[in-house]
Amino acid sequence: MLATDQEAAISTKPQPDCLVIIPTYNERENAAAIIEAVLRQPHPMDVLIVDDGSPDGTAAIVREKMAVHPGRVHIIERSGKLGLGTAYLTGFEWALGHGYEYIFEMDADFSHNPDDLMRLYAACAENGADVAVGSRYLTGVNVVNWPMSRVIMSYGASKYVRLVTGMPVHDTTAGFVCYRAAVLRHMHLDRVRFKGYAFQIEMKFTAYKHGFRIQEVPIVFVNRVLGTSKMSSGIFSEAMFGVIKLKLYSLTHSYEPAPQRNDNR
Ligand SMILES: Nc1nc2c(ncn2[C@@H]2O[C@H](COP(=O)(O)OP(=O)(O)O[C@H]3O[C@H](CO)[C@@H](O)[C@H](O)[C@@H]3O)[C@@H](O)[C@H]2O)c(=O)[nH]1
Repeated sequence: MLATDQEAAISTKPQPDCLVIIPTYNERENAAAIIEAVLRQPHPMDVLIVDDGSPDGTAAIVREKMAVHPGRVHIIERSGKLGLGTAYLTGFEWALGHGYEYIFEMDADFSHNPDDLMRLYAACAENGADVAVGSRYLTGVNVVNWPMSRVIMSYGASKYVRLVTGMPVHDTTAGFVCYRAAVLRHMHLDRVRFKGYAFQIEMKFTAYKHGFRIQEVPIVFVNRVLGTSKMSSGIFSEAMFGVIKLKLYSLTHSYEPAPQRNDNR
């Protein structure tokens, strides 16, 4: 096939309705494999990597995959480590601008099994959820290979957030999520204030306060095998104090109700 024929074939193929956003910071060991794993899903899904100038050359690996899968893999390169939350916000804006209907968050390191993407998709596309959360704590504690201290911290944090906010979600800090585009369009993303894992809490709490339907899908979270976690004590304390700020804010502000859906799902 000539290059021009190839380009024509690509441009006439309909764009998938799903986009998986993967933030990366020093994920060279995982980047190529996680992209391939998303593209292998039975329902077509595109990938957007938001890389924060990873010194380990993650972006170069992503660009190789972009050449192999033209039009299916995208990258936004930022100049430095600006945090998980702003990486997703940048990705959400891009996704909305490009017309995707189902927009996913997923880690790069295989802690989230890419084969579970289809279960999150089904929760939104078939079972009526506006937000589907891959949940470690819906049925007990489904975390493999984390040190006990990290399990206790994460589980305790989720319980604490639930208690303070009253939000009926078991895994409030989960980073494996599918949003319908309508949720992100409705949520005033310019007002999201947290950068680290508190961002995950803020997104779920705000969606809940707007009245969107949040459904948890049980998953097993497996600690990464390659690369290192970027969790820090600063990120942890932002989450702990941030929850109180979120709750206080919610007591003095109103949340515009989610628009009615008329698709009967
Ligand atoms: N672009 C960008 N990506 C980042 C940054 N910090 C982390 N990431 C990327 O965000 C993903 C998650 O980061 P990890 O450092 O692997 O997270 P974790 O410690 O395993 O945390 C897990 O638990 C958290 C709390 O429960 C979850 O909120 C989080 O999503 C994740 O599942 C990875 O793909 C990582 O490369 C950043 O500043 N910028």
